[in-house]
Amino acid sequence: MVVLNDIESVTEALVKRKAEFANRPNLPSLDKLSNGRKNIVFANYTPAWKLHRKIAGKALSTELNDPEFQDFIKKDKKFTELIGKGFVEDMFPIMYKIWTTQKYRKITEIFDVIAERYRKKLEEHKKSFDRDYIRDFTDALILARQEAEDEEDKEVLSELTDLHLVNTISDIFGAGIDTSRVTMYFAVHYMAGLPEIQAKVHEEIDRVVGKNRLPGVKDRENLSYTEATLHEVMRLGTAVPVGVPHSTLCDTTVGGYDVPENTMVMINHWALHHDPNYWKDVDTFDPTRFLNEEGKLSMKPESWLPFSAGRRVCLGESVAKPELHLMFASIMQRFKISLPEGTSPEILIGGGGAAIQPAPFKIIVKERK
Ligand code: HEM
Repeated sequence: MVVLNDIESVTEALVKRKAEFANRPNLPSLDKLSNGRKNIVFANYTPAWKLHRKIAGKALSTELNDPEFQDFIKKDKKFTELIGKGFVEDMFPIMYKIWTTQKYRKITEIFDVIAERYRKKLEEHKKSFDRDYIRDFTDALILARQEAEDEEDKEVLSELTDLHLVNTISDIFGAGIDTSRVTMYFAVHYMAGLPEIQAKVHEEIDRVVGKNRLPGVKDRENLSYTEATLHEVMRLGTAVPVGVPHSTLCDTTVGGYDVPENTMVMINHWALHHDPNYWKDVDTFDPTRFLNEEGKLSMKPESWLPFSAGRRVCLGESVAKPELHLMFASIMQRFKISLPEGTSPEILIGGGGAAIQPAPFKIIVKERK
């Protein structure tokens, strides 16, 4: 296995040699939790994956308010927690054909229940589908696939089955939900321990948005300090510390080293965000790192890469950023958060899986008048 710990090697692999590092490793758990690589996150780098990603991206960009979907995604937070801690079965692939651990059985059980529920939902939706009335995320997915029929290679499209669409839901579960949730935990925890920074966020929101309406997506460009604070939360509290494993498609190189085909490659996002060569006073929480002299958001610092890069860059980046901003700005507009007296502001990591989260913490929440 190769672990890339600085932005030079990560850029070389993910940007310069993007296709060569775009595969996923051959692990039994990834096979099982994608019904044989028929999802986006664990699928190999193939034309079918590309099309699946395009269709899901289109469906994600449809504006929706789907309460059933929201209930659905709450069902089991355990899923991502279990997945992130890895499986013994992946170390000894032969073993899982004879005997599996309780943890592996638990996660595959959850996965099967989710997949079956969503398969039924997809069937129902196909029967009542009306392209002029898109009710929810499932309709948006069906529409995106129909639209692809006019534009895409028929042979590739025929590889994209209903099961692929069903697995899009596990992608959203696995990759999209917990990442945003834990980022908000970090944001709340940092604000509780940093009253001066919080006061600046409050001041900006009061000035730009006021108190008589909620912050909207359009306010984001004028809430530079608030956005920079969130960027700093995502730097120090890197929610996905080692990303999703990549694998090499062919013999290649990185940093002057030979890397054979089928080598597992991890991207250490945490190391990039804590690299003292790129970040002054690396452990200090300082949103101004992300601002220019006019106080506006400056170009993204090179070694800030929470959503990764290249062919496998996070599909949800453009959804997650405004969504996190709206949640954070809305909480800050209405509440002042602090720590109970005598509590240390230090943030300890207390579990999580593919996405890490702070250990349970107590805060005091006061409504702002
Ligand atoms: C704070 C929020 C989020 C963070 C920090 C985050 C981070 C990441 C990272 C590091 C990867 C791995 C990229 C790689 O393999 O190099 C990833 C992949 C992915 N993310 Fe996110 N993510 C977030 C939110 C979301 C959301 C909201 C969605 C969907 C609604 C989403 C969907 C995906 C998908 C589908 C992939 C797999 C892409 C592929 O393999 O082609 N993510 N994300």
